[in-house]
Amino acid sequence: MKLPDAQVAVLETASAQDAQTIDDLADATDHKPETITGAAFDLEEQGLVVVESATDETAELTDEGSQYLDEGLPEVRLYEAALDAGADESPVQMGQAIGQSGLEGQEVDIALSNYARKGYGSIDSGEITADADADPDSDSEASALDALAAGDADVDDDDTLDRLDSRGLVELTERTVRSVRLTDDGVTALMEGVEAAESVGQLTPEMLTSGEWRDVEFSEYNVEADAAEFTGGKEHILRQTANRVKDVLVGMGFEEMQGPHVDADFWINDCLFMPQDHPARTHWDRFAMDQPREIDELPADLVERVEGAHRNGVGPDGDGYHSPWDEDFARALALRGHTTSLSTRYLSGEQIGELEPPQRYFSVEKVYRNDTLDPTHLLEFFQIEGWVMAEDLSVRDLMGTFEEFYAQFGITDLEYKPHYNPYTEPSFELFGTHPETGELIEVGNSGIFREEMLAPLGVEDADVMAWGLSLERLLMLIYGFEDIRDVHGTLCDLELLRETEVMY
Ligand SMILES: N[C@@H](Cc1ccccc1)C(=O)O
Repeated sequence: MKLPDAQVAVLETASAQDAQTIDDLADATDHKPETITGAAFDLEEQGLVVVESATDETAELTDEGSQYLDEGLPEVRLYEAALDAGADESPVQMGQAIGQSGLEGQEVDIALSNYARKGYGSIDSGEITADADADPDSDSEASALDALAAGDADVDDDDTLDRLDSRGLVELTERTVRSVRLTDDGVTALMEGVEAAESVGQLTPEMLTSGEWRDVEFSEYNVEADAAEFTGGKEHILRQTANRVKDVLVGMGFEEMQGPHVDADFWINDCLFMPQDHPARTHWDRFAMDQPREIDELPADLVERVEGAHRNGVGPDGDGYHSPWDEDFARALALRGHTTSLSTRYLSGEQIGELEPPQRYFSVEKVYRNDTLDPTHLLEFFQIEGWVMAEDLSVRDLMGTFEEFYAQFGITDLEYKPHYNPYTEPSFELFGTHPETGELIEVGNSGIFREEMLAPLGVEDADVMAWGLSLERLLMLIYGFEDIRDVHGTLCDLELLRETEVMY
């Protein structure tokens, strides 16, 4: 009988009496485990071997487990302290026993919640007793920790292991272990003689013309074979989604804006009709630049028009802020808190010259805010900025654009809330439903730019609707994770990043 090389090796090495694991066979034959697995399944299909699967559970101590290994389980420490305090004779004040045990913080709760369960004594109305017959040396959890630390990884006592697992003191991993045994047919085949046939993975034109295909053994695909896991580099899902957003917007007829991360407050705020005494413009919220402190160039006529709008408003009935406006303040440099600074640069004609309606522009770029870190806020995030300049735009155009955009990501349940921005009227916040928690989360802010902003920029005969959406929040709606810090930063969840499927 002719068989592929690896199958011959498995047949010759396997035995009819003792099952051998894939790893043993791999060692003995000098083949890779995945090759042996494939060969074993092929042989099983021919009835020459049986492949048995078993689950092997290994346990490893967590940091907390190792800590208790050194210091003793908190409940045992409490028991010993209680004994020392004489709690086996008569009840002792809790505070005294805890003080003596040296337990601190969470350890105290842990000790208390395990103390009575394990029969070390009782806790009642602030007093603790210790059962003189209890024996910490026969604490099965403590012994299991010792055994694991001593390298005895196969602990049989499942209940104890499960407890340690639920206490977070060990981490259990399950692995499928396959082993191979010869069948009677396998033994017969061996006795009749097997030899290695070169196995061929792919049929070539040469084989067809030469007729060689008649003599070769073709290897079969085995989609069940265990394969090595590769965790090679891959594009980060945030970057992937950013690119996907760009493709979608380009598909909707938008062009991409580019501009500086560090910009003058003029472009970031003043051009947006943000009064200079607006709370968001204080040093608490912005990351100001120390060096250089100011922008060199600002277009003088634009500065004059923007100052005019701030002081006097726009049009015959216009009314300004009547608050101070200072050019030095406008020149100060900071990390942009939104990419609407790019929109002001483009709308003013500063970036690529005067633009005639209709126009559509976007950017997917980083912005920086001095927020408090929490599950939905980081100090920097990606904003999906965009605007459309056309005649007679209405809120319906704005909503329609959002519906179309978000639908490309499977999000069809947007909700809107009226909002206030100094530069838009009307303004709306957008919300989507988190697929896991069902909570409404804010995904963006939008509106129609008001005259006080557009007139100084020189946009006179068209409307401009605009938005700033969060890329990270979009990611949360698409992938369902709950903490932004899982995705980037030092706490990121590598497993999530590795395993999240690419969606397109
Ligand atoms: N700049 C706003 C987003 C926005 C852009 C354009 C118009 C309206 C709102 C923000 O960062 O929240």
